[in-house]
Amino acid sequence: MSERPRLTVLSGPSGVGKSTVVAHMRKEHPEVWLSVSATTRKPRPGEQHGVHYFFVTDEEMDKLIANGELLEWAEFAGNRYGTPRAAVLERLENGEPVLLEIDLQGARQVRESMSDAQLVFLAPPSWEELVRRLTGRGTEPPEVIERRLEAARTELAAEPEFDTTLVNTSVEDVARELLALMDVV
Ligand SMILES: Nc1nc2c(ncn2[C@@H]2O[C@H](COP(=O)(O)OP(=O)(O)O)[C@@H](O)[C@H]2O)c(=O)[nH]1
Ligand SMILES: Nc1ncnc2c1ncn2[C@@H]1O[C@H](COP(=O)(O)OP(=O)(O)O)[C@@H](O)[C@H]1O
Repeated sequence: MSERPRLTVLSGPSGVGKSTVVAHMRKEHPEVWLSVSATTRKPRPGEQHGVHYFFVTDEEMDKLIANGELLEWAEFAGNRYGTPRAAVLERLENGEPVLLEIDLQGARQVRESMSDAQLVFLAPPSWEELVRRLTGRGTEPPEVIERRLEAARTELAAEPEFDTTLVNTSVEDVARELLALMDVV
């Protein structure tokens, strides 16, 4: 491991497999610290407060933003999401490998505020496969899927802004590549 791990940002369109890859990676390497974001989105079945997200009200999100408590934040498909700043900085100070799973707008903000962060883009093998995964997950109604696919077109076009692209064909392969990029293995 290098002496000071860099902050790593993983972005990519909704449904590409970010959560799946990260969960796979952390099963074997729990030392990779994943930031838990605050969101105004409602929990999906099985999602736990403080584990998957901190589920907050609009008013609570307003306060987090006003008090400067977020490292970055963005509105995505009708909900707001943000990264609590203090926990990230603390983990980096401790020398732990830190991962953020955030959208394109958030990745751009991190690039501005933390110039040594590495930005990783997770791409689908094809547009058709992305649609299949997002639809197949079965967690969103059709109009929300539409909105996310619209955002996906913008996100895919921004791929050249990232330091590295990983194509999510095999979860195992991508997890291994991400660990290597983070100097964990
Ligand atoms: N900017 C920003 N984006 C976030 C944050 N947390 C999650 N996101 C992104 O918000 C988008 C929607 O997340 P979510 O509703 O969980 O849907 P999913 O990624 O399709 O499972 C995804 O692109 C996430 O990476 C955050 O703290 N900041
Ligand atoms: N490499 C892969 N091959 C096939 N299906 C995958 C792959 N990675 C993820 N998936 C599936 O795609 C869907 C979306 O994955 P998810 O991790 O929820 O995406 P994201 O977090 O990027 O929104 C899930 O049903 C997941 O099981």
